[in-house]
Amino acid sequence: MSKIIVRGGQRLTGNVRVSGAKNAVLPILAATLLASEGESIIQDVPFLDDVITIQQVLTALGGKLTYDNEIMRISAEELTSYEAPYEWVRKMRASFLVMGPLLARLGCVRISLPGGCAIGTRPIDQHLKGFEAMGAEIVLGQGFIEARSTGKLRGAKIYLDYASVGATENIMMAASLAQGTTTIENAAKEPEIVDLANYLNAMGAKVRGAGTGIIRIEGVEMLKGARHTVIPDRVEAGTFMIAAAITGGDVHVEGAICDHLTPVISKLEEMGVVIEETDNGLRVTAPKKLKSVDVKTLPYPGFPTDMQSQMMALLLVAEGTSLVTETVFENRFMHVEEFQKMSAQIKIEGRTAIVSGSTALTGAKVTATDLRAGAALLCAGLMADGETELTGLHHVDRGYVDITGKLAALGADISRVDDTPAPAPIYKVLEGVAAALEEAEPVVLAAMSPEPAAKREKEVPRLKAQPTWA
Ligand SMILES: CC(=O)N[C@H]1[C@@H](OP(=O)(O)OP(=O)(O)OC[C@H]2O[C@@H](n3ccc(=O)[nH]c3=O)[C@H](O)[C@@H]2O)O[C@H](CO)[C@@H](O)[C@@H]1O
Ligand SMILES: C=C(OP(=O)(O)O)C(=O)O
Repeated sequence: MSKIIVRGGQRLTGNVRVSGAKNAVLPILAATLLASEGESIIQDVPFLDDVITIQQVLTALGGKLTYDNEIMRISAEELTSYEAPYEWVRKMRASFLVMGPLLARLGCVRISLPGGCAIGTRPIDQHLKGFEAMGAEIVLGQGFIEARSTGKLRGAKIYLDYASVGATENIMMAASLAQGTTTIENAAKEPEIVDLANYLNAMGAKVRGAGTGIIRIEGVEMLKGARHTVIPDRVEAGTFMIAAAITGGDVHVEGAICDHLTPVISKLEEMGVVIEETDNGLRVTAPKKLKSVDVKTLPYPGFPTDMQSQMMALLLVAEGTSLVTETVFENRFMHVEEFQKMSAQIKIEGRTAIVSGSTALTGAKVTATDLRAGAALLCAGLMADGETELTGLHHVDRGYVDITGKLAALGADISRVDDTPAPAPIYKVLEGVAAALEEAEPVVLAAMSPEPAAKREKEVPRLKAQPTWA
């Protein structure tokens, strides 16, 4: 089993470079499917397992890709399938973001239900509500969703019951090729939404208001590939800020954008951490003693749920008791049990964790229960007495580029032991699967349909380019 071993007690100092944002690059790569002409060149694409997964999805749909030196070139001129394969959608929830682009571009899509994951049930009702309002017919069955539209999608006024990041993105992408104007009310305001809107606009879309609660998208006839640089990952930046603070360190987080990190900066400052904006990032210096604070996760610009567990690690060593309330996901306290193995005293009452501070953390064998939990346990390990052994690295590899190497470069006593060799061989496996997919049988949309196959098949809009197997 692969593991990361960290021995606590080293003060972190130096410079760490933040990679491109996972949560920005995934929707942007999905959006490349909207371009019926030209190549997209996406820069600062982080080398993450999630990126490899979406790369496989795009390839299975007929996209032509190269990925080298953090630059991905994608041509989606000739799509060959309207089915997002189960093995990839199951692996990563964000694969579901290809639904909007495929529906808008091809008029039909078949995609497996992304399903719940450990942090919550994560329904997709708001995505589907948006597509239906735009005229799509949606059929659910046997773990799959099929959607189709007769002719183009139509612009609509869509009020989201919750400011869902994914639903806002999926609807924004679909609306870019719809007929007429779409208004998304109670839209998510995350920086990743703005980054996606910027890429769509570079492709020729007309998206206005991204970053506010009301987004207007005037549909256009067609979109072309475009060049775009992904924003730096605010969650990775925040994680290194916590790692610096927990060790009383002095770290420059290169690439971090202060505006994107306002709630994290504010809370750290309340605790006594000093944060200074620099020309190309921010500098974190921390005193030995920190004060407790209460934290409540909320949609942006509230405190991000993706920083909740890392913040909890820091609160464990602050003086006093802190309340951490999770309002975004209903099951995002699984790391509490792991922290308890490291001598933490935390009590959960409903959606609030009561965190006792001034903990003398002790090293232990712990498991990453989700991506951010893994990072949080590493942060705790940096301050723990003795050795902490973290497993469950498949979660961490989804969203952090070489976290072990980056922490080691800052002075942490940390190393990774891989059971199965890391990146290059994984590529080989994926290449094999991609080759197998190319050989795969064509999708029979009619199989899902309650109507006679012949009638249904006639209604399925034809792909612009015929599948290679046709
Ligand atoms: C790839 C990506 O960008 N992932 C991020 C995205 O996930 P994701 O886009 O899945 O998160 P959402 O904003 O959609 O989910 C937030 C809440 O809304 C609920 N909901 C969502 C959609 C829906 O149709 N119905 C519904 O009830 C979810 O169950 C959850 O409780 O935003 C989350 C919230 O900031 C982050 O934690 C994830 O890191
Ligand atoms: C929950 C997260 O990601 P995802 O939505 O991809 O599961 C995350 O990045 O912390």
